[in-house]
Amino acid sequence: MGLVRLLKSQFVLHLLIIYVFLVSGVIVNVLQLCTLPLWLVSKRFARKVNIRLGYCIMSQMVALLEWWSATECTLYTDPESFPLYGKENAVVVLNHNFEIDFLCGWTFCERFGVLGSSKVLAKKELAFVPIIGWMWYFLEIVFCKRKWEDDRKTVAKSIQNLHDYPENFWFLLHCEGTRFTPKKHEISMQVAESKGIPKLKYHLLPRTKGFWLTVQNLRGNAAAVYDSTLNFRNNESPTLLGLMSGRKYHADLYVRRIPLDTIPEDEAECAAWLHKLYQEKDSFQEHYAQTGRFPGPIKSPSRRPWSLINWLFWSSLLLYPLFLLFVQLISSGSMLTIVSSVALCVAVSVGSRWMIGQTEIDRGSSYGNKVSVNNH
Ligand SMILES: CC/C=C\C/C=C\C/C=C\C/C=C\C/C=C\C/C=C\CCC(=O)SCCNC(=O)CCNC(=O)[C@H](O)C(C)(C)COP(=O)(O)OP(=O)(O)OC[C@H]1O[C@@H](n2cnc3c(N)ncnc32)[C@H](O)[C@@H]1OP(=O)(O)O
Ligand SMILES: CCCCCCCCCCCCCCCC(=O)OC[C@@H](O)COP(=O)(O)O
Repeated sequence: MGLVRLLKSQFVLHLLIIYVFLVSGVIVNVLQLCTLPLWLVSKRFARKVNIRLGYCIMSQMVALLEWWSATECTLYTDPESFPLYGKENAVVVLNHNFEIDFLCGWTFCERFGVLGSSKVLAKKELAFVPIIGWMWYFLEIVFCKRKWEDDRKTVAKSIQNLHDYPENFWFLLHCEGTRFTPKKHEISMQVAESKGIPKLKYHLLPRTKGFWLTVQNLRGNAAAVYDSTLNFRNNESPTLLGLMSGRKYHADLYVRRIPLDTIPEDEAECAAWLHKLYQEKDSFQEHYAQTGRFPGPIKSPSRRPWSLINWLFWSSLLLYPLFLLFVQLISSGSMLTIVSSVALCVAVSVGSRWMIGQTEIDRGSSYGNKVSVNNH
């Protein structure tokens, strides 16, 4: 193991990374709170400010992937579509197999300049994750309960609100609704069989209602659907803790641009269209398993320095006072102060471990573990 690799694996460094993330995150959340009166004066300006504040948080995690772990992200796409990425609103349909797929998504957002304005249809539980969830509230992220009876109105309304959004955004949809596990796969293939839909090998059966609702409500606002299929080389199973330890992964993303107005408006036809899309995605994954690459040419955007600059800025701002505090603590010699500081560190470690746990598939929800039925 090289010296740099050894350094990156040190727990104390991970604690420092988490400290910078948490403290800067709370500062940004407070600043976001301060923008509340601004929304009454100029919604457009308030949104633009929040896009930049959100960037300060999200890009730290992107920097962890791009600069700390030096993970490589390769984009397979056609050169005609490439110039449009980042220059239009789009719905992104992405498979949901990996613990850091959200972070790879953010990385591509960063490279195409839409990180601060990126959107997602996220499960409600994520709204309560400190810093990220609170930040999302101000970024108008769309949350769902994964209960169609409740979601059909609230989701449609939240998406409609994006019609006058002042910057280009990508709206991410994990149509599978939950992360892939062998058990969830087995159940969803039973559903596929009962509906006479061809079985999928690498994906769960997509939930079609959220996709239909999103496309219908973004007509005239978003120009295209970016069908995106993600995989990692050498059967890697990347994790956030792995990234923090400086482990380098190799992500491959295959993106096809599909004009949104070619997608059927009728709900049943739209559902059939999505099922067909997932069968195609499955064939791309099969191609990847066989050949180690996706079809089509590579046109990768390179990483930009901004996420690193932002990270260095917050680190230099927050690590110096921590150092002073540490020196003061030691020189005070007070046992009570030292013990309470250690207790605070332990509490923060446990709290941040819980946050990281939100990304872990083993700690995932039971959604999709049984067949759900809608009463409609
Ligand atoms: C150039 C570069 C391009 C791209 C770069 C890539 C990405 C960058 C883009 C943006 C990045 C932005 C942000 C990223 C940051 C963070 C994101 C992190 C995570 C958040 C993700 C999540 O939280 S995923 C979970 C929430 N989201 C969803 O669930 C969306 C999908 N779900 C739906 O659409 C649902 O329909 C619903 C939620 C709207 C409603 O849920 P409900 O459960 O009520 O579902 P359904 O009505 O769909 O269910 C009933 C139907 O399903 C059938 N059924 C029943 N059981 C099962 C089963 N086990 N499996 C499959 N299907 C089942 C049932 O028969 C019903 O069928 P119908 O025919 O009646 O529909
Ligand atoms: C600089 C880095 C410091 C890192 C500190 C820790 C930050 C933790 C951030 C938590 C972000 C949470 C995003 C998780 C996205 C996700 O993948 O959610 C899962 C859902 O889709 C589906 O859930 P499920 O049904 O359980 O599979």
